[in-house]
Amino acid sequence: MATETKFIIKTPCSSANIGPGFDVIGLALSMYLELHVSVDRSVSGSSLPLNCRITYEGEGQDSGEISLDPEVNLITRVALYVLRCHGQRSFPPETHVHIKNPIPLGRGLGSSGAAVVAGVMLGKEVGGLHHLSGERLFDFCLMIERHPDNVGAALFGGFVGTYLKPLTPEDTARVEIPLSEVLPAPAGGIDTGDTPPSPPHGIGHHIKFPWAQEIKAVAIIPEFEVATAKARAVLPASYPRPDVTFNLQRIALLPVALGQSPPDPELIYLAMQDKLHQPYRQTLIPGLTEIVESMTPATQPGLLGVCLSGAGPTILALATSNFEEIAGKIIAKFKENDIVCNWKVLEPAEGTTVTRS
Ligand SMILES: Nc1ncnc2c1ncn2[C@@H]1O[C@H](COP(=O)(O)OP(=O)(O)O)[C@@H](O)[C@H]1O
Ligand SMILES: N[C@@H](CCOP(=O)(O)O)C(=O)O
Repeated sequence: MATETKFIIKTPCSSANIGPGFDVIGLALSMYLELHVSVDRSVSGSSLPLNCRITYEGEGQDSGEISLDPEVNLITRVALYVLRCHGQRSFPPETHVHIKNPIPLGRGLGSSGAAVVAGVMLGKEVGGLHHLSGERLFDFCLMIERHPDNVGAALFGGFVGTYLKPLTPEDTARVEIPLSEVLPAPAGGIDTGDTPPSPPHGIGHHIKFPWAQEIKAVAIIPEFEVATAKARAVLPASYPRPDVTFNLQRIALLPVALGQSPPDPELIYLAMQDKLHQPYRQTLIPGLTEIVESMTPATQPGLLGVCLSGAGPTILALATSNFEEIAGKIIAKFKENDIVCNWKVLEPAEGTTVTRS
């Protein structure tokens, strides 16, 4: 019997909100986090911490932002959470996880959502937890990243609407458990033996929307990071009723507008307007309001609409043609604020896959 197993987990990046769908809508896009995993069960008495060795290539490789300690790295910490909820204290001996990550960190393209989804899938695969359904994996993801839009898109793929089920007061309390108890802080290699809180069943749900195949996503990615936590901290605790109504009116249009072929630029532009998060995030992203207000289908052929991608600072322009020209105009506007950008044309992507070799 073969003692070494190898597999690859592939998880897409994602753009959340798409304008008015704050914490609701997510779009999986064609840039992928990959975990190349091997488990060699012939090794007995592994000296590796938690039986796991991590190697990393990609974004943040030289900055040291991504830890190679399995107790600290977000992906392996999440996998350990899944394993420990199922009575397994560590990885099987000997596990090697090679992470290939082209998703820029802290830019609003769901790098942490992809890491959480890939980590949950890693826990399932190395733990032999084949009974865990996609919906159950979503529960585990939501115990860690609590807004469902990025993880829903990264797990299930495509253009999705996500929503949370009303829970019993007891289950609500479990979902609100501080993250430090779900993912305990590294204990310096000491296993406390505690079993973390398992997620309640059926926390989150998703629905797939159609996407017109002519529509591509141009991501304009500034060379600075905005941590999602920081971009959530600038949002108000309550909103004026007209602003809420404004977003509700647009969210009712958005999935229909983006599914129609041929796309209607005027309708999509209107449907992508937001008053609940973008205006507040302008304080962290110089030029944001000007970019969103100045780029319209009337003045820019091929453009359908512009929004902040997730919590930013990336700008997402949906378009059918003239991608380079559209990106160039947005890059020029950022440049007025001394901000340098990269850009990419992305397409809707399928969700997380596991391929065995
Ligand atoms: N592939 C990865 N491996 C480990 N940690 C990651 C990975 N991708 C993202 N992270 C963690 O997530 C953080 C970025 O998360 P966040 O602020 O939510 O931004 P984003 O918009 O990119 O999701 C990174 O600083 C890092 O700590
Ligand atoms: N709905 C969330 C989405 C955050 O996405 P990210 O890619 O920036 O992590 C929000 O707007 O805060």
